[in-house]
Amino acid sequence: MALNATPLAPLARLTGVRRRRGAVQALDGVDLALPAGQVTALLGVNGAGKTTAIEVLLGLQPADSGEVTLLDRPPSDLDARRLIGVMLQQAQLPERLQVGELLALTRSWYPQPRSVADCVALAGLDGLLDRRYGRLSGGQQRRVQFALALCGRPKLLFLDEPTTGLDIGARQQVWRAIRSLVADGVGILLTTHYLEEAEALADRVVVLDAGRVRADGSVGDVRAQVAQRRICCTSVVPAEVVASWPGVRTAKRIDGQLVVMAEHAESVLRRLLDADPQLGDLEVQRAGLAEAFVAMTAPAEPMSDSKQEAA
Ligand SMILES: Nc1ncnc2c1ncn2[C@@H]1O[C@H](COP(=O)(O)OP(=O)(O)OP(=O)(O)O)[C@@H](O)[C@H]1O
Repeated sequence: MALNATPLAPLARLTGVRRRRGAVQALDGVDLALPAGQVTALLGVNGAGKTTAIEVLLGLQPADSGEVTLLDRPPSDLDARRLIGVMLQQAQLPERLQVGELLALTRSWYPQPRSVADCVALAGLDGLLDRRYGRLSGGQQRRVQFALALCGRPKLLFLDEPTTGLDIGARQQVWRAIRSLVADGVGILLTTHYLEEAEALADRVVVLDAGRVRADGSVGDVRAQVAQRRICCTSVVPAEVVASWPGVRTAKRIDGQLVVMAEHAESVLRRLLDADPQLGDLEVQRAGLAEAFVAMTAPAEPMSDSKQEAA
């Protein structure tokens, strides 16, 4: 069968995958499908299992149980590997080679590589081709690694924290490149600790927590799973008082404003208005992806005495 013969079939898939690392169940029955033409953001706190999931998909470590397919093949299959691009968190590249030499070498492994000019434009490598890799800054090295990941014209691209350490301009360059690759039908698995990056780029968000999938859906779906609202206002009511009210997750004073994260915005608002008729500059917003993520992955807090009394 031709590789990835069915256009709608996922490019890669984990089904019920379990993987133990030492004493830790790093993946505990994970299902994950990566479609073409979409960015799937894999999110999770440190140690949640993201890198393990990527390494199992890439055949760099085996699954203890469950099924793994990469372009309809086992991940060790060479033909499948030629159709993917990978940018891991750590890359060991020969420091003495010039960027142009590294690019030429990597392009030579692929049957239909992207042109050098396209790689330079997509990864923002202008003026770097003659420089030795080992003499580049960390951010410049990261951009070279990005160029190497996409130079083989991959159908599926694995980007493990690609923008960590990049300045704002370089990060926006990578975002533009990701959008253009996806518009051409490339499937991308992205891990990031920048939630605004997932919010800006991801068609789908998968939240891993202690080796299990905690949420899987669009950014909107994931935000909606957490019924939190963000209330901002100017008020004389002390933040510590509001923090003890039922339904309130956090209350802080930020730049003179009272900022409250609450599950029952209406009751908290009523109480706020009763306590402070002069309250002003009121804004109520749905929680962002960052707040939803924190709510999903934070360890359960013991209830404070004031909350126990109020409950
Ligand atoms: N070689 C190893 N030996 C023992 N435990 C390991 C090993 N590699 C990973 N682990 C454990 O497996 C779990 C998942 O690790 P993993 O690197 O997949 O997390 P992650 O979500 O990628 O984290 P980060 O955001 O820090 O990169 C962690 O608890 C980690 O300590």
